[in-house]
Amino acid sequence: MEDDDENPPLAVAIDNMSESSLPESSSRSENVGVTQEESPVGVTVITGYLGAGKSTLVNYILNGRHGKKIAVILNEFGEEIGVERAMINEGDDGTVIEEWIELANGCVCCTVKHSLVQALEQLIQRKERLDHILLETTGLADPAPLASVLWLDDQLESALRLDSILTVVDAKNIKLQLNEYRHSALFPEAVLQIAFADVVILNKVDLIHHENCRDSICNVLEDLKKEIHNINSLATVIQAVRCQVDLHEILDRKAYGANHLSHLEALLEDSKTVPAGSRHDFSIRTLCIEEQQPIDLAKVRLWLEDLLWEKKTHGDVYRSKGVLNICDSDQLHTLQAVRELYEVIPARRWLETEKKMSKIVFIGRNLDETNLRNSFRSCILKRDSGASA
Ligand SMILES: Nc1nc2c(ncn2[C@@H]2O[C@H](COP(=O)(O)OP(=O)(O)OP(=O)(O)O)[C@@H](O)[C@H]2O)c(=O)[nH]1
Repeated sequence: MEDDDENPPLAVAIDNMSESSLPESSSRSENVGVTQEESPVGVTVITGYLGAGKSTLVNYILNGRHGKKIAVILNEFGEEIGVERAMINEGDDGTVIEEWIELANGCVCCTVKHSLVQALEQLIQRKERLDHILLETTGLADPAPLASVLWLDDQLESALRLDSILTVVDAKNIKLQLNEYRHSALFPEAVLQIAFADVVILNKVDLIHHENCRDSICNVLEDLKKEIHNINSLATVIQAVRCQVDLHEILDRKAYGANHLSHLEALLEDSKTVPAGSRHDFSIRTLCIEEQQPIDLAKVRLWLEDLLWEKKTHGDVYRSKGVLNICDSDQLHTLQAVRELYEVIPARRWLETEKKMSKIVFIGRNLDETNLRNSFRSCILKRDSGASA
C-alpha cells in the first residue's frame, strides 16, 4: 500500500465501548438454528514472523482487481493502542481508501480487544457491504488472544465472524527458526503462529530456488511442509512467491464454522497423530485420539473444561477440532476449541453408511497422548448393568 501524505486519512471516531457485552463463560452455547438475515463478514487474521511477507500479501490483495471489497486493518498491538489503520479496496477499479479506526483506550488484554470487535462491527455498518476483513498483526504477535476475541458466539448475532487464521512463513528462514525453537525455545512466536494457523502460506520459495539445484528444490519444499505439518497437521499449506496466491484458497475458509464440516469430516478419514520428538522439551505438535464407544455430552464438557481450563496433566492445548459420537443422539457433534474457549454443536445426522465414532485432533505443547486417550475414556457412558440398552 502506498502512504499518501497529501491526503491524510479520514479520522473516524468510534464510540466508547463498554465491556458489558462480553461473554462471561468460556464455554460456548449450543446454537443450532440461529439464522441471520445477512451472513456475517469474514475476518481473516494474518500472522507471520517478522519479514515473512504479511505486508506483501496485504498489498497483493488490496491492489488486486478481484472485484471484492476488502478492508485491511493493521493491528499494531502494543502498549499504547488507540488507533488502527484501515485500508479498504473499494472494488472493481481497485481504488484503495484509508481510514482510521479509533479504539477505546484501555488495557490490551480486556477493553481494547473487545472494542476491536465493536469497532469492526461499526466499520461494517458504516460501509456498503464489505466482502471480507483482513487483520494484519505484528510479526511478534501470538494469534491466540485475537482468535479468542474474534471467535464470537453465534447467539451474539455479530456482523462479523472469524474466518480463519492465516500465517505467512518465510521458506528460507523457517527451518532455522524451528530448529532454534527445538533446541533453545527461541522464536516461540513463529511456532505458535504455525500452531494456530488454518492456512499457512509458505512464502519466498523463489529463494529456495536460488540456493538449491533443481532436483532438490522439491525435496526441500516437501521437507518444509512436513515440518509445518508436524506442528499442525490441520493446516493447509500453500506455496507462494511474493504471496501471490489464489484468493479462493485463503478467503472464506469458514475454519471456525460448526456447520462447515468438510475439514472436520476429513478427520474421520485420516488419523493425524505425529510422533513426539525424542528430545524436545518445547515440542508443539499435533495428535489425534479416537473412541468407538458413544460418549456422554455432559461428561465431555467436564472433561474439556478440565483439559482446557485446569490444564492438569495433559499438556497445554492450543487448538483442537473433532467429531463426537454422543450417546442417544443421531447427530454428529463437532468440537472446536481455541485455547480455553470451546464449542460442541450437533452439526448433522450421522449417515447410515458412516461408522459412528469420536475423533479429536489436538495441537499443543507437551501433549501426553496416553493421558489424553485414557482420560477421554472417562466420557464413555456407563449404563447400569440392569438398565436396558
Ligand atoms: N525474494 C522474495 N522476497 C519477498 C517475498 N515476499 C516478500 N518479500 C520481501 O521480503 C521483505 C519483507 O516483506 P514484508 O511483506 O514487509 O514482510 P512483513 O511480514 O510484513 O514484515 P514485518 O512487518 O517486518 O513483520 C520485503 O522486502 C519483501 O519485498 C518473496 O516471495 N520472495
